[in-house]
Amino acid sequence: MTEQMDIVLMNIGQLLTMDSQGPKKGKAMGELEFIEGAVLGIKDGEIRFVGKQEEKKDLLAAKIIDCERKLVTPGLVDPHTHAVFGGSREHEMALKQQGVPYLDILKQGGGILSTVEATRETSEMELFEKSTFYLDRMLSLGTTTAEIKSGYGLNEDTELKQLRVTKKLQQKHAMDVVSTFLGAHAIPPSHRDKPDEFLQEMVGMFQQVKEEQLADYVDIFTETGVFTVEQSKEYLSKAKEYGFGLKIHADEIDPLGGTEMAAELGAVSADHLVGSTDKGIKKMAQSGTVAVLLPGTTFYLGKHTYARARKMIDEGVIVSLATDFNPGSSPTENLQLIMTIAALQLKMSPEEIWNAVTVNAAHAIGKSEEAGQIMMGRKADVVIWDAPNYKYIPYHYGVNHVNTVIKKGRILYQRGKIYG
Ligand SMILES: N=CN[C@@H](CCC(=O)O)C(=O)O
Ligand SMILES: [Zn+2]
Repeated sequence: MTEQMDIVLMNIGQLLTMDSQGPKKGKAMGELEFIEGAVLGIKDGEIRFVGKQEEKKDLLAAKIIDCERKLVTPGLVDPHTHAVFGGSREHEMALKQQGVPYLDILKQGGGILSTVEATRETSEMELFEKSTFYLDRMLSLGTTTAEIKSGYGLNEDTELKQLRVTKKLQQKHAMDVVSTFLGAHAIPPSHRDKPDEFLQEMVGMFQQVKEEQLADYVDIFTETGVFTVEQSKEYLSKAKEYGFGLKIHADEIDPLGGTEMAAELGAVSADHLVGSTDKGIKKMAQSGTVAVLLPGTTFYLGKHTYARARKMIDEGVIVSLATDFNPGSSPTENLQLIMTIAALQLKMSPEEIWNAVTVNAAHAIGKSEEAGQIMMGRKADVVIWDAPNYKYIPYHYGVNHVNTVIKKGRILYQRGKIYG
């Protein structure tokens, strides 16, 4: 019997389905589910057929795309970004070149704090337009779901402004967006000697953030000169009481014990983890807290010690990857580039990398049921790549390999033509 679809992708070289029950860990992270010579049927924004070419010769569609044996995958999931911010920080490049450490720039009122100033001065409308531009770019690079954190307000007005921009993006942008409240991102100059008072103010926002459904997660930057493990524990415990999921910027620069804390609190994810101890890694494996690794940040901060992804995978931690897109420590929307850095610096295999940017990344932001897999009945978030196989993406670096992005069954991006 013939079946009518809206779009059929035929002649797919490799179709990564990422079929799995739950996130991947341990040995399973090195295994990838894919179909060679596949066909994919999309109707009403959903995946309606996944299978071998020869199984289904009778699919009819308004649009048939010949994939010419290219790679087709689920849309990428970016589980850690700071994509709503004012200004930019290109002036910090010279400081970086002089070797001024990231935390010193922050201590001198620069870094995060200079973006806070710019974000406070930028209107909600302007922030929305700026972030729309960044999300459009992410989409063109193959990302169809992303998390966005606040944290460049550090006062009630601007934190709410950022969160409202994110909510508007959730409503208006084609991309699926998950919102995280990161009011505890730095200590503002107004509270330099009163960090506890500042945290109390941020706790004071929990009720409103919850009621207006402005965020699903609460995050904190646990770091030397920012918030201690004790302060973070107290803050996150309160967030938990309000029903927020927990995320933590943990052990990015100094190994303070944020990894252990994340596991103990049952955080959904702990992010960065460059300085995680053996004990912390073991605890993460036991708790099921996802490690969101951000190797683009380590690269961009000019550091040579990266998160111990191999150890984490061997110990059974659920490992995922993100851009950490932000104006200071990782100004890139490009997850493809992160995949290359993960291969070269984290020594992750291509299979592990693909699991990390799809199924595991979706799990890190509570989207396991919706994103990161190509399965019957799922939303049709699909990328056609100008690549012969999945190993090619981390290998050929620094360019955009995306040919076509389909989001919820709609073609939203196609590689542009050059008229010569
Ligand atoms: N480390 C803390 N926060 C961000 C950086 C923010 C910034 O530098 O503006 C991060 O995840 O890397
Ligand atoms: Zn971050």
